Order: sequence, then structure tokens, then C-alpha cells
Amino acid sequence: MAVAHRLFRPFTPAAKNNLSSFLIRSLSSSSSTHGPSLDPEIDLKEAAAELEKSSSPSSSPSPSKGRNFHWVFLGCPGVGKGTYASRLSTLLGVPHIATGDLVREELSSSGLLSSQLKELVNHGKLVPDEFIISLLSKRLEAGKEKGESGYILDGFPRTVTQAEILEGVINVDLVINLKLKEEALLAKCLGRRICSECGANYNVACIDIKGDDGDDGMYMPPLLPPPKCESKLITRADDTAEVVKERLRVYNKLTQPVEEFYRKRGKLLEFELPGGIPQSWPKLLRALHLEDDKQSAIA
Ligand SMILES: Nc1ncnc2c1ncn2[C@@H]1O[C@H](COP(=O)(O)OP(=O)(O)O)[C@@H](O)[C@H]1O
Repeated sequence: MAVAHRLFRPFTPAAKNNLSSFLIRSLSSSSSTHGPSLDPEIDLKEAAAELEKSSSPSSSPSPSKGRNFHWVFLGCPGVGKGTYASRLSTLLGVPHIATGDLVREELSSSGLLSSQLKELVNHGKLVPDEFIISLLSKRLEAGKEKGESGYILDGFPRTVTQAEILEGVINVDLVINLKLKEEALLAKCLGRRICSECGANYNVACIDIKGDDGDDGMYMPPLLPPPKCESKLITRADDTAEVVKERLRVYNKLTQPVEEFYRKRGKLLEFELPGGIPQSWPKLLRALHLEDDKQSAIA
């Protein structure tokens, strides 16, 4: 795509200043789901160019660092993208890159930009495309230096603009679109807990949906922490009922069109989660024709 082929300049401090003023405008625009239109365009071009640079193959690829998968996980908040992307990453030997984690890392730093971003994230809004692309580029660049040659993306792309830019710089092989009964999504987000020390994810929600009229029920037991994490659990600031509902609304409006983007290109694998990990994981492996690798998969 044209935008990704123009500039090869690094993400400069000037661009960062533009981004900062962009964020200020974005925060003062209450009617928009995703802040204002992407103006000035130059920020997005620079970020796209950075992504292109960081996506080019490493000059010294390391064969031991996994196969060259370029997979993407799509799905509503709470669906389990992180859980299944992380398992597949272990199984396939490619890094799991979650843009939500990159954003949260950025939020933990101090400064004006970070507090402006926090406002967006904690209200369930997306951060600007150019910012997320810049963060992802930095992560890919760091991975390239370590010899990484593939990845499983989780949480990116989340807008059609992001998908177009990604498509311009890398050939995504497969997009796994995870689906879960809607009534389970909110409960799963509200039950999510993270160990503040080791970063492991747990879920205290017990989901028990009764089936009716030919519709299967669903049981997902809680995923409780081991004793070493029990006293260190925290809840994400954006996992409140009000913010989760907004994130679901934003997903439906801005990310659902990304499903269509990949469907049209024949890259979308729809996967309806039948329940918790014990039922869903083997079924997902079958859908991905990865059963042969199952022996080495984590249980
Ligand atoms: N690709 C992206 N584009 C814009 N914002 C993003 C993107 N990825 C993550 N974010 C920001 O980080 C927040 C947390 O992301 P994530 O952990 O993926 O949440 P979720 O559980 O909703 O899938 C999002 O609500 C959004 O503000």
C-alpha cells in the first residue's frame, strides 16, 4: 500500500510532539470513538514507514527461533486472545506480541503523553493508529535484532487503517477470529486478574450458561491462581463494567470491519470457543491442523 512505501524516517521527536497535540485533541473530542480523524497524516506515514522497516526480514535470521509464522488474533475483549495466542506462541516457537501489553508498559512510564493515553485506555477508547504502529514497530525492531522472524499478533490490527498498513508491509498468513457467547464476554473481563509480580493471567469468573432451544450451554470454570500469586492479584483499570461495555461497542464499530477485511482476502479462520481451555484448546489445534505438534503443547 502506498502509504507504507513512502518514508523511511525514524519516529522523530517532532512527530512525537505532533502525536501529543493529536492526543490532546483526541481527548477533547467526546463524540468520537477513536478520537478525531487521523490528521496530521504525516504522523501515520512516519509510523507506517517505521513498521515497514521493522517488518523487513532480519539479515541474520536464527533458525532456532521458530518458524516464520505471521498470524493475527482477532476477537472481542475478554474472548481469550491472550490465552490462546500465548499457548500457540509456545507451541510454534514464535513470539506472542500483544499490543495491549505494549500500551500498558507505555502507560507505566510517567509524562504527559502517558497520562493522555491513560485517559483514552481507561475510558475504553482506542489509542491513535500512529501511536500503536510506532509502539509495534519498536517491538518488532527489537525482535529482529534478536533474530525473531515471525510472530503472533494479539490486539493488532484493530482498525481497517491498521490492517491496510500491516497488509502493505507483511503477508499475514492467517487471521484467527475467536468468538464466544456474548453473555460470557463481560463476565470474563470482570473476572480477569493479573499477578502483579509474574504477570500471569487468571480468571475468577465461573461461567455457566444453560443451553436452550438447540443452543448448546457453556461451562467455563474459574482459572484460579496458585498460592504464590494469590495475594498479588490486580484488576486492570479498564476491566470495569462500564469500560468493558464501551470496549465492546468500540470493537463492534471499529474492529468488526477488520474481520471483513481479512474475510475478503480469504485469510479469516472463524473459531467459536466451545467452553474453557480443556475443550477449546484441542479443538483449536484441530482447526489449525496442528494436532501433530500436540505432544509438545502445554497441557
Ligand atoms: N491495535 C490497537 N489500536 C489502538 N488501541 C489499542 C490497540 N491495541 C491495544 N490498544 C489499547 O490498549 C487497550 C487494551 O488492549 P487489550 O489488552 O488488547 O484489550 P482487550 O482486552 O480489550 O482486547 C485497548 O482498549 C486500547 O485502548
